[in-house]
Amino acid sequence: SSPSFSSPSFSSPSLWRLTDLAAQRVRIADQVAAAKYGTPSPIDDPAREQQIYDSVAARAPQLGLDPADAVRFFHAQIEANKVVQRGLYARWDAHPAEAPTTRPGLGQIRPVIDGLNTSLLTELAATIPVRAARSCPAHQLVSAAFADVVHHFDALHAHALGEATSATCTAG
Ligand SMILES: C=C(O[C@@H]1C=C(C(=O)O)C=C[C@H]1O)C(=O)O
Repeated sequence: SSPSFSSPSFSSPSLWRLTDLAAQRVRIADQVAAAKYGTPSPIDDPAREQQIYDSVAARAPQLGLDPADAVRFFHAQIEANKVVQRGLYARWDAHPAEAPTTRPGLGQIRPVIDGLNTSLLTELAATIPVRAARSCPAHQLVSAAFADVVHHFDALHAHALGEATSATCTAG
């Protein structure tokens, strides 16, 4: 189960939910990698990615979001997910004993990702002002560092979360 805090006083309250959701999305890449490893399913699925971008762009205006801004954010989420998948493949190739012994179905995982995408989109809309603020990069760094601790992230997942949150701030 995934830890979740609504408003830690020692992190930026307004970017915390968004960052925690991005961390949950980074974390689920472990299951995606386990579903694909040793199968013909490639890490990159451009058709599935395009579906996500189209859905995000279509839903953005009614949330008051610029479609291009929303798509840019989701591009970072998807690249981060693939960073984890590639990192785990390399780890499992080098250390087969660490490879997963059960293979979850992608069909069970993708609906969870869809749910995270919807929550991320909602939170993206809720954070428009803070994401445009000059203080955003500092707040985002603090929130991501906190999420690394909360989620017990190793270097691979922390790096991926850094990539996922690199598109949060819209100023500058
Ligand atoms: C997560 C998956 O792997 C990749 C990453 C995706 C994502 O982060 O949403 C989507 C498609 C794939 O390129 C998947 O295939 O579902």
